Amino acid sequence: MSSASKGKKHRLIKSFGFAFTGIRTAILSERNMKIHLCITIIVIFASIGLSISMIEWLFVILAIGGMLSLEMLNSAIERVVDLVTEEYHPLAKQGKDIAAGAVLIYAMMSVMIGLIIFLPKLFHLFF
Ligand SMILES: Nc1ncnc2c1ncn2[C@@H]1O[C@H](COP(=O)(O)OP(=O)(O)OP(=O)(O)O)[C@@H](O)[C@H]1O
Repeated sequence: MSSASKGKKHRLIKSFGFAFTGIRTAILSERNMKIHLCITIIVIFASIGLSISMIEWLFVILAIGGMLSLEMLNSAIERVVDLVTEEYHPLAKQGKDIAAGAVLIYAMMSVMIGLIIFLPKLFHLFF
């Protein structure tokens, strides 16, 4: 292997390392991430327990993955805004509020997906 491609591989491994550090930091420092992870575990167990279909799994995976990723992006935006200014600034407020709004939209979509998939199954189970 040439030293150029060795260097590229090393950089790639380092980037993965940074990404995993980011995930770890978000989980350890963000309360919302801990809540999302708890919900994720419950949803995965419910999905297995209720034997959801392949297509339903795809939607569940999209909802979970999208939610966790978006929550992390929101946290990243909050940190960058705090880095730029600790003073009150209307643009800082807009930046944080818009990012929070994006999370809220995806969370509502995820809840809708969850209701569509799980409600009929739970109804069948109990009635
Ligand atoms: N520098 C600032 N200038 C103006 N408004 C700000 C600023 N920092 C925060 N805010 C406002 O205060 C709200 C709360 O900010 P904060 O940084 O505590 O985020 P949060 O939404 O509470 O985050 P968390 O997810 O950590 O609970 C923001 O959504 C924004 O409306």
